[in-house]
Order: sequence, then C-alpha cells, then structure tokens
Amino acid sequence: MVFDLSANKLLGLEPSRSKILRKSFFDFVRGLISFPLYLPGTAYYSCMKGRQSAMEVLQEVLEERKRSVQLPGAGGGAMETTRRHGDFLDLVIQEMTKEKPLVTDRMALDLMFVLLFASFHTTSLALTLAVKLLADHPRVLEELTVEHETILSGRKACHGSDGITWMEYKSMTFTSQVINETVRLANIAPGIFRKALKDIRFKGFTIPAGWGVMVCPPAVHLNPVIYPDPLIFNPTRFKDKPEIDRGSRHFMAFGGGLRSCVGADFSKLQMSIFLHFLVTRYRWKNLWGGKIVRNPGLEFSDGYHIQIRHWN
Ligand code: HEM
Repeated sequence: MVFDLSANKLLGLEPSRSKILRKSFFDFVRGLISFPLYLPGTAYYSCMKGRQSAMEVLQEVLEERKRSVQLPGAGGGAMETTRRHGDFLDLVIQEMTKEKPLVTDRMALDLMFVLLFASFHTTSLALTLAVKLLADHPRVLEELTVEHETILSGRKACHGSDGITWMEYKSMTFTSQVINETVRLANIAPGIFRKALKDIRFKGFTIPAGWGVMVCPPAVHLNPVIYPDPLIFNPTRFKDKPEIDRGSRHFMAFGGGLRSCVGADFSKLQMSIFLHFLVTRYRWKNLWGGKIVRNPGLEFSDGYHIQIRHWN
C-alpha cells in the first residue's frame, strides 16, 4: 500500500506497474546491509540485481515522460505546452527541460530511486510495528481511539465531512506521541553517517578531519538514562516534548541537523491518517508472526499476520 502510494505520487505509476518495481525494491532491501560478495545466491547479489532491474524500469518511466514533453528548441516553452501529471516527476522533467538544466538523466534516476526507497521501506515498517504495538497494548489503543473518536464527534457537530482537516491533524497530540514512540523503538535507520570536517575532540579522543562517523540511533533511543525502561512501549514519555520534532541528541529517528529526513513531516502525516482510519473503523488481532529481529535494521522474520474486521 505505502509503496503503491509513493510510486503514484512520485512517478504517477498505476498499481499494476508499480508491482514490478516493488519486487525489485524488495530484492534490493533484503541485501542492503550484507557482506559484499557478488555471487549468485548471496543477499548482496540479489540486492545489486534488484537495484539494476529497478533502475531499468525507472529509466523506461523517465524516457516515456520525456517523450511526452516538448523539449526546448522543439517549439514552445517546455512544460507549459504539455500535460501535467501532478506528481514529483513533473518537477524533475520541468528542471531537465530547461535550457541549462541542473539535473542530468543520471541524477534524475538516482533521485527517483532514492525517494522511492526512502519513502516506502521506512513508513511501511513503522506502520507495521505500530499495528503490532497497539495490538499488544490495549490501553494505548483505547486512548488513541478516544482521541480519534473525539475528532469524529467534533466533526459531526461542525460540518460532517469525511476528510481529515489540518486543524484535526494538529489536534492529534496522543497520536503524535504514539508515532514518536514507535519510531524510537523501530530504529529504522540503524546508522546515520557524517564526515568530520575538522578534528573533533570527544571524551578524550580525537576524530581526525576527513574521517567518516557512524552515529548509532539505537544506542541513544534504547539508553535507559535517557529513556527509562527503554524497551517498554510508553507513548506518554513524549508528552510535552515538542523539541523532538526537529531531531535532537536524544531523539534521532528521523536524523538531525542539515541532512535530517526530508520526508519526516510527510511520513508523520501519512501515519496519522492511517492510524485515524484504523482505530475508528477496524479492530484486529494477532494471528501469527510478529517476531522482531534486527538485521541490523528492523525486520519481521516470519512476517506479521493479523485478522482485521470492521468495527464501526
Ligand atoms: C518512518 C519514516 C521515516 C524514517 C524513520 C526516516 C528516517 C530517516 C533518517 C534517519 C534519515 C537520515 C537523516 C540524517 O542523516 O540525519 C533519512 C533521510 C532521508 N529521508 Fe527519511 N525517513 C522516513 C520517511 C521518509 C519519507 C516518506 C521520505 C520521502 C518522501 C524520506 C526521504 C528521505 C531522504 C531523501 C533522506 C536524505 C536526506 C539528506 O541526505 O539530505 N524519508 N530518513
């Protein structure tokens, strides 16, 4: 679901076409952090093959879209004369068809690849974990449901529309705590990379200029000094902590600083909408699976299967 939505909003792909791409991305993700042995049968090999076939599909999509626009010099001003699809690729093509484009074909392909990867693998994992944690913590589910039922009754009293408004989204304070607590425990990015631009003194050690530094978010998010009982799912620990929205030394699920996640706000919105409909319309119970492993990223080794039914 998350992949199809991302593929549609970014590249305008219909589900039938994004299915092919999804398979390649799954192969890519499976071997993303693996021993780099390029031999058939290894995780690394399937990762490289997955990337290759995803890039082939993306190349086709890019070529098709380029053919559908009028290039400068071919008469007329690029995008103005062509059909807009209302997706992110429109903007990329718009830049590529300028007289002096900043984006080359290669950059466009890498951009499409990285955005698809960054948007689906992360949010879908976080949502899966959220569904599991809520099923395992009925009191949290109850409080979350109350927040969303209150939104529904307020809406009925006012305008009766079905869509979530921005004000309603902004009123989802407990939902935001649930999301923060879920991504703290999920540690979807097990490592964040930076480069030391100058010598850095740290606790008696020097990190020389030019060295790569791997920041390890789980070491922060599971530190009992910062988060007492760190393995317990307790969304209220994020009550009254608005500063974590920008990322901090103590909360870096979406990274921090200049290179922090560009999709964080989008992803939180997407998760809030998902949770709104989930808790107001459905109930579910665990069937099997749900075993969490770290490889080193979050994985459900035997999947996570639930039975879901209409509730309201
Ligand atoms: C639960 C959802 C998500 C999580 C946990 C997550 C986490 C992260 C983390 C930890 C980083 C590294 C930040 C750093 O180095 O400081 C990152 C970077 C990035 N994320 Fe996300 N992300 C999520 C969703 C998304 C979505 C939905 C998109 C796109 C629509 C996205 C696009 C990106 C991009 C492009 C970068 C690279 C930013 C840069 O290097 O300047 N992410 N994300």
